[in-house]
Amino acid sequence: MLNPLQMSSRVLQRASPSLRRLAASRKPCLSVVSNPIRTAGSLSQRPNSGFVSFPGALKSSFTSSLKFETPDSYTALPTYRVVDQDGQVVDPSFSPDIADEAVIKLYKDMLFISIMDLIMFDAQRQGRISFYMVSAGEEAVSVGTSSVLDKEDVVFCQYREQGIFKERGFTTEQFMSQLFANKNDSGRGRNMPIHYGCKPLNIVSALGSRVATNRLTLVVKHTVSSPLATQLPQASGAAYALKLQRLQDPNAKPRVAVAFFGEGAASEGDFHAALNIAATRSCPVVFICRNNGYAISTPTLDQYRGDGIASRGIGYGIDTIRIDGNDIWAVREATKKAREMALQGGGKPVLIEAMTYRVSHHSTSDDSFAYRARVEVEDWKRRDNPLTRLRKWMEAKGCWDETMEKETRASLRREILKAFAEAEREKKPPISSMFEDVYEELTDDLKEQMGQLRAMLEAYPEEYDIGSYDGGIDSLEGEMGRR
Ligand SMILES: Cc1ncc(C[n+]2csc(CCOP(=O)(O)OP(=O)(O)O)c2C)c(N)n1
Ligand SMILES: [K+]
Repeated sequence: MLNPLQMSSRVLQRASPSLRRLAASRKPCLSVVSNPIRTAGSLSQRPNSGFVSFPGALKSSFTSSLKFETPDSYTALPTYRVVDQDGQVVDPSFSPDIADEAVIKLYKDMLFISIMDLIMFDAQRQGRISFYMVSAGEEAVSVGTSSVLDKEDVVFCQYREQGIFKERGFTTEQFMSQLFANKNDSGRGRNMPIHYGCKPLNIVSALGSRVATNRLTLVVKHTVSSPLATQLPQASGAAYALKLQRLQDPNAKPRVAVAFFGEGAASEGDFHAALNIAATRSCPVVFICRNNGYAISTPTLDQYRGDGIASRGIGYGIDTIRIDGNDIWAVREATKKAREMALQGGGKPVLIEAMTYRVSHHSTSDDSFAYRARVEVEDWKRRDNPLTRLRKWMEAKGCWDETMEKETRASLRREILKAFAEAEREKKPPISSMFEDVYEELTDDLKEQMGQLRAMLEAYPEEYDIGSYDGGIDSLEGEMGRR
């Protein structure tokens, strides 16, 4: 199957002239057609009609009152929830759309992530991995959204969405191989820990695959990427490709792109570019903001002054909802609906702002008590937690109890520690792999560098743990390595 970015260019190359014209046309113009002034072929103002017909403000009416709008004129958007902090259902129309076993699976996925996070955070402290980021307190957003998406929807993550990988079937071994950068890591050990990617699970990775031009082979790896918000225009572009694919082939499976980001990332220019292009081109993309209160040390009060991120969606003409991100049922209901809306008609973007709290430090490189009080964190932990909420709901329903909780925790811990030990023992990728995936054939420069590397490793073997790399020094063997 072609990935969305490949599709967009291929579809456009092969498209008929009419499809190309359609793809290039701006969807909002379709609605403008129904504007009587516009259809009359004039953009000028109709005298005394009371309605503005400037091309940039088609829905506005004239007023003679000189009044600036202030954000305080509007009440904040409400926060949708289904279940409260105590696991009590507050939406009387709600009934679960899945059986108890499926709910338990969701809970186990959330539990898995939270236990893996604790273990790996400690592993970093012990010097066994270089870096880690936990998603404590935000497990419902990732697991909940993932559980109602189609497995072929293309997901673009930020870096705190390990729950999506888990829910889609990323294995414990895959998590550990990436974290330990061993030879089984699909990213070939080139990324910092937690920069996962998985093409078979449609969580964006290797989007460009191999593009050979003369001697240059570009392997575009799209794993989670640290530069904030870069995933957002990519998601809009992928959604546009999915839209074009369906225009060309009405039998193509309806799919959306889904992009995750934090409220801090929403201060990046890429966020605005992504929302605007998605709105103007009517791209079927669901933007999901995890608003967890902090962008490293920057609290939301210093990050923005408007009504969160949701108000910006409205500003871009995007259907938007704010939800309680600690309530997995609200997350599921909103995401299901958002996906449906994104696929209606020719497609359109939808924005979800999921309110939550970053319980832990930003990463292992951070000490959050330098900028927030311990008591604030303790208070949050006591007051609200997505795992506790779902657990209370399940206990009230009679499908979960203390014994199951203990047994599940113990067995998940065993599973993670076993994979941990195996991944830690596993060899690192061959040293030669650092020269690969850019050129189809090694250039003279690279051959020379490979030879220099080999000479250095032979001269100072005790300085490098050569035995820990797959194939040892011999992976630099042969003509190339000896030059
Ligand atoms: C373009 C860019 N600027 C700054 C950073 C440094 N940085 C890494 S994470 C982060 C905070 C992002 O916060 P948010 O998007 O709210 O996500 P969260 O970490 O809270 O999940 C910053 C500023 C970066 N990685 N990329
Ligand atoms: K944040």
